[in-house]
Amino acid sequence: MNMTLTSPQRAENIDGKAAARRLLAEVAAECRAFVDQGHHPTLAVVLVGDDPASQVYVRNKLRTAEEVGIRSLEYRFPANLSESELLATLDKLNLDPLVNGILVQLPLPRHINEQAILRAIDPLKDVDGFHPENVGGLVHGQAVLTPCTPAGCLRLLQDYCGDLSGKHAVVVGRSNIVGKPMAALLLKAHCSVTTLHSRSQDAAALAAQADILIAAVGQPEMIDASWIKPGAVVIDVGINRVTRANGSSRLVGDVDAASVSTVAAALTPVPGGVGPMTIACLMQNTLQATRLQTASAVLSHCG
Ligand SMILES: Nc1nc(=O)c2c([nH]1)NC[C@@H]1CN(c3ccc(C(=O)N[C@@H](CCC(=O)O)C(=O)O)cc3)C=[N+]21
Ligand SMILES: [Mg+2]
Repeated sequence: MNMTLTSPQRAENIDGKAAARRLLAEVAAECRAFVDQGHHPTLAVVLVGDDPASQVYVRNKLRTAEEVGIRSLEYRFPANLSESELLATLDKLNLDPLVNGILVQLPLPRHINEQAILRAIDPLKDVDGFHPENVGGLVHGQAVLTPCTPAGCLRLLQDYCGDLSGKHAVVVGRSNIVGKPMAALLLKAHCSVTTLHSRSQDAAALAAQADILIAAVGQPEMIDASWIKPGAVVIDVGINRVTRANGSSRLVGDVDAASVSTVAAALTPVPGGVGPMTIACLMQNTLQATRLQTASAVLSHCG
């Protein structure tokens, strides 16, 4: 019996960096148009405390804003900032006509109520799309500001798969900032959607029926080939820093890439996949917020 040992199929790499560059080029062009009309899109980023990962992400956001021509304002506060002081800062930013987007980097120190802070941001300036009004609008299929990571994942899927109508997508993870809005966006793209609790008994068996799997569970390398239908497209939202035996640390996703890439048709790398798209979609949201505000300013001016 001749056993032709074919090398296991390698999943195609879905290049988030290249996709982000394409989106950022569109954003930069639109930003120039706003500046030519005399309005400089402006993003305010608020960071409370000194969480190292948050410092990296905020630095990426501010650097990318500068690259595309968005003016960024950075507000850094010590971890002992009171909730009322943070609310007072948000009131000022909400009322400032020169500020178009407001982002409060999560997580916040435990003594601050995150929901109260997110609800205090003007929904029209909520470039994270976390405000309940924007979440409700998303579920109702309205054109509202949408969370950056799910929006980035959807864009990667549409770039790779084209029309998603009728595809079966599984979302592993139910967080407010990824899992839940991801499911809403996939429904809006006419997918059949299964949202899985990662620890439910038959999670892997259910996941292995899907054409698309989104891993957003926050467990390093948990999703292996047993969760994947051969030929499925896998989007890895995970961003876990793990330490090697020799003490050095590396970034891994929620997907066991070595295992999954022998069965999946395509997979996003970590880093270099969803992360850059998250940042690019934040820039796109800042322009969308600018568009919404300049449009409503014109309407109110016309009376
Ligand atoms: N209000 C708020 N909005 C957020 O959107 C938000 C947040 N808080 N808190 C944390 C999560 C996480 N997040 C990432 C952003 C960029 C990368 C990113 O640039 N990742 C790079 C690697 C960066 C690195 O080297 O660590 C990559 O995957 O290629 C990752 C994760 C946004 N988040
Ligand atoms: Mg495993």
